[in-house]
Amino acid sequence: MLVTTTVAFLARPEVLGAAAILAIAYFLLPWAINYVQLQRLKKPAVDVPVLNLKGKSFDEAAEYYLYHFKEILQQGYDRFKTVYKKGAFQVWGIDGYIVIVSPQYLEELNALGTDTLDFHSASQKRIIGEYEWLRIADELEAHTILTDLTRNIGNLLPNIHKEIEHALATEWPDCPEWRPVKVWPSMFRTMALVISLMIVGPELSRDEYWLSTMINFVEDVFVGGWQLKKYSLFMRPIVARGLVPGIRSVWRHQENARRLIVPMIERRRAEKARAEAAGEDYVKPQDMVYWLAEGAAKTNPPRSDANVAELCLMMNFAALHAATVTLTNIVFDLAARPEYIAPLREEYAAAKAKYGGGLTEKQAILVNSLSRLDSFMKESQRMNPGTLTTFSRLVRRDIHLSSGLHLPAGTHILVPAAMISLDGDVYEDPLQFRGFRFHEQRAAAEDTMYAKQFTTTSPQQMHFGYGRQACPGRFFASAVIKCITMHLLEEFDLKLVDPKAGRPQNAIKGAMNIPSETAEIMMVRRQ
Ligand code: HEM
Repeated sequence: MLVTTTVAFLARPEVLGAAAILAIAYFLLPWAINYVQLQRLKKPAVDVPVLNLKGKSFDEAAEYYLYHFKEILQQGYDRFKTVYKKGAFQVWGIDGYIVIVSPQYLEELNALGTDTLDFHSASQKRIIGEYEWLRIADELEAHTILTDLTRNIGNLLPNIHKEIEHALATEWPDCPEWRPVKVWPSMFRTMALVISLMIVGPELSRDEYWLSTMINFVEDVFVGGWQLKKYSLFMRPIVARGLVPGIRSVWRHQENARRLIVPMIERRRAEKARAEAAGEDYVKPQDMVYWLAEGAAKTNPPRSDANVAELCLMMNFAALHAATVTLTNIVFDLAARPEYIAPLREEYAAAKAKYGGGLTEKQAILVNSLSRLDSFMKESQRMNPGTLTTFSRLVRRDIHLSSGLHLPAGTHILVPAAMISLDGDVYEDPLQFRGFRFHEQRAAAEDTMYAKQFTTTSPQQMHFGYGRQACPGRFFASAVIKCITMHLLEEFDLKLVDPKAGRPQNAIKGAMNIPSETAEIMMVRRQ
């Protein structure tokens, strides 16, 4: 009886009609909304030439951007000096225009507040899509790196040296004879151990569960971002709520980090309270967990311990990949130019003799004195930066630049850092690798001492970004890369597998310029 009544009800023309309308709305509405959103995105908001759309569909242009961004950037950069009087051009990226601006604007742009030009929203949009499934950049994190970490580099170095020695013994193949060795995996593990030590300190740093959480988090943030961007604009806010596997993995890593780090913070807090009550000195831990927890207590409102644990993961996200890329490039360049190895060893030996060597508080001075190595690192980064563009910023409020260029709110801008580094007006013989060029410039003129360091940023040296959001971790990265490189050169001789084939080539995808993860060089342990 009930079945018959239901069937009769469903068969009524008005019910059938309503069902048809609902079905159409269900399938058609998302498509229509997505279509309208896409059409809006496809209309360029900035009046400067688009370099990758001529004769191509938007999908083809996105593909071209992914695999030919370097050529596009070079073409546009060359025209800054002649044709593009407004000092800007744009490309159609994965899902929107990106405006590439000339470095001539850097001072003007840097004077703007973060409410007008926003680094954090740009990172959020570029890496993970616009939706808040993860907070990708954070002021407390950047501030703690720039202040506490940078101030304490000298104190951390003795333990960092020990960690590198441990990594060299356990993560690097034993090669009593010359043999081919894959560089990336050993570099990655060595860097991961050192960064883990800096973040969580010795009590947790070698814990494999924590290490895999920390390492997989980095990978899964990118995976989550890519998976999300495969959905239509309409669906993204919905699936970003955990319907994408990569996003769920990221949340799982965060949960693991909270489980490991929150009890650590609570234990330390109890130990500190006990020591203070007993009138004893509390020995402050020297790691990010401690510094971040101290900083978090002072914010208004105070941040939770859970948030500190999440920031520890984010810190690793900013640090591990960029530092491993830079280090691997340096090792490839050393293998390709073994003539630099003896002068670098000589410099290290002299510095050790002068500053005492060993595990002393003079470690920071020793590391800072390695001017030849600093120069080699900077030259390696100049020729092969990890990203072709930096100064990624989202315009929050309309900007009118002095040249007349109008950047409306919503514009995503970048600066072509790699092209500046290959500009003959900026660098002499820009296509020549001259490992000691910056060392020679520093030696020749006192006033360029600090202007030519690996960590220096300026409109001519953009690989750590520029201005108020320039990389806060660059001083730490510089010290660690120097230590690892010197340990490596003390322990091994290096050369290319096939000198005729040259240095292993990097792979470029979009703005990323990444050294090969499988390339080998020849290595032998020194007697
Ligand atoms: C050689 C290795 C590294 C390179 C090439 C590098 C490069 C960069 C670049 C290009 C930026 C954007 C700056 C801008 O747009 O103005 C940046 C930001 C950042 N970097 Fe690095 N970085 C490196 C290592 C590190 C390390 C070791 C840490 C942590 C200890 C770190 C933490 C950060 C953070 C937190 C930000 C965001 C800054 C903010 O929120 O204001 N980086 N980095």
